[in-house]
Amino acid sequence: MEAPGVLLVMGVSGSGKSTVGALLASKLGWKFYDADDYHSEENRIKMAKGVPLSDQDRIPWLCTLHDILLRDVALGQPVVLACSALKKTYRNILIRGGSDAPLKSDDSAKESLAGGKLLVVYLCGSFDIIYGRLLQRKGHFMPPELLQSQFSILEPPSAPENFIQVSVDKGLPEIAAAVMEALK
Ligand SMILES: Nc1ncnc2c1ncn2[C@@H]1O[C@H](COP(=O)(O)OP(=O)(O)O)[C@@H](O)[C@H]1O
Ligand SMILES: O=C(O)[C@H](O)[C@@H](O)[C@H](O)[C@H](O)COP(=O)(O)O
Repeated sequence: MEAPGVLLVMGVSGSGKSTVGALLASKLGWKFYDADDYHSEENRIKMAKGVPLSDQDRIPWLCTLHDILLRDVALGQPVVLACSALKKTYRNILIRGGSDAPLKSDDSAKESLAGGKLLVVYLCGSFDIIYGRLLQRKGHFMPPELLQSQFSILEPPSAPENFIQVSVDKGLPEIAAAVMEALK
């Protein structure tokens, strides 16, 4: 596979996005962004109180992340982004930005992000396994009680999205190896 330039590691809270994303970035020598670090204070407080975010809460956050990806792609800097990206519309915003306007011919950075330069790594697993991991995780603002709301809105990637699916049941070395294999 031609190097995609952007790896989006997605899945529900506790599926391993941050852990797997950081590991892949380190193996590849790519820049790593954790979408958790870009939530507004309001969003963090809302989630910490056990209230799921709405589309309105998420859209500005996703637009900011899109801008970051575009900037790095334009500079030729490959990146790994760990982001829940639960719905297809959210992934579209990450790729194309918040506007539905058609791409302009001079907008080469946008075209390159939309043109298969982004590989989605979907970390899939059962509610029970992931809930167990959230119960063990310490020092994170996201309460395990929000996991059901994440599964409720989850839209796993499907064709024509450019994606691979990896089970969270696997150990970290095996997950990383599966992604590295897909990148060959
Ligand atoms: N493949 C795995 N096997 C076992 N534990 C894992 C695996 N991936 C992640 N974990 C652990 O599960 C917890 C949640 O992982 P994390 O990376 O924080 O998930 P997310 O970023 O998706 O919320 C962490 O304690 C992490 O160490
Ligand atoms: O869209 C959302 O509701 C949030 O982004 C959520 O999906 C994300 O999971 C939190 O940021 C918690 O962070 P962790 O995924 O690392 O638990």
